[in-house]
Amino acid sequence: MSEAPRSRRSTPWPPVDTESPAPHPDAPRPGTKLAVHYDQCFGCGDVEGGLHMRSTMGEHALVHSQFAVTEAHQGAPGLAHGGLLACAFDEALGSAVGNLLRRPAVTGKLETDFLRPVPVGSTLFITAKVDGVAGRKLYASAEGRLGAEDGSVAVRARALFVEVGFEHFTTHGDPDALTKFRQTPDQINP
Ligand SMILES: CCCCC/C=C\C/C=C\C/C=C\C/C=C\CCCC(=O)SCCNC(=O)CCNC(=O)[C@H](O)C(C)(C)COP(=O)(O)OP(=O)(O)OC[C@H]1O[C@@H](n2cnc3c(N)ncnc32)[C@H](O)[C@@H]1OP(=O)(O)O
Repeated sequence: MSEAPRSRRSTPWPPVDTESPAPHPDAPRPGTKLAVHYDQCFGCGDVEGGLHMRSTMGEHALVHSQFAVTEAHQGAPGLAHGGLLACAFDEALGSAVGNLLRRPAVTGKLETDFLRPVPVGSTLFITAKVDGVAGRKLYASAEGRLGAEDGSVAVRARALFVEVGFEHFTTHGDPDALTKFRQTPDQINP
């Protein structure tokens, strides 16, 4: 297979002027295995058919996540579903934003470039970083490599997260959201 294009993007990133993301003083140290943020999360929780992703804080404010693609994640025969790949990147990007900045945020916009097929049985090694901050707008990007940290780039993604108050989750989701976040072992306390 020929090399995937380095980039298919034409718009600048971040799309607005931003400040450099200053990691929170309590951001996990490099090498820390990151906590599940909610045990019913489809991305990282212990959910049947979920993605069961695990993430680790790396050097240089990078967050490393792995997504092991199983038969439960197929779109075409033998290949990962693109929507689930997008989900994996939402999780990896959200983990970078949440853990580095420790600011509660939701995904406002998520873009994905699918550059190579991702087969069942493969593991996608995703590296995510926060690119810039503009008030409540938090910009992050990631790339996913096949089979190893230095494998071929199969997927790239970038996202805008918007900072919200914790009442976002209780008002729009579950009134007991804060209790449920806290009940998740090791999660960062809201
Ligand atoms: C889940 C996290 C729990 C928190 C725990 C905290 C720490 C835990 C640590 C780690 C966490 C680890 C992992 C997390 C992993 C995964 C996370 C999954 C995340 C999700 O799965 S999350 C679900 C999907 N997500 C939604 O369910 C959002 C629905 N949505 C809304 O709730 C509103 O839409 C909202 C709040 C986004 C904005 O609403 P709003 O009224 O507050 O603010 P407003 O509209 O003014 O936007 C403010 C500025 O963002 C610009 N802006 C907004 N959207 C834009 C877009 N699409 N494109 C371009 N710009 C956009 C505006 O243009 C404006 O820009 P400006 O200020 O310059 O005018």
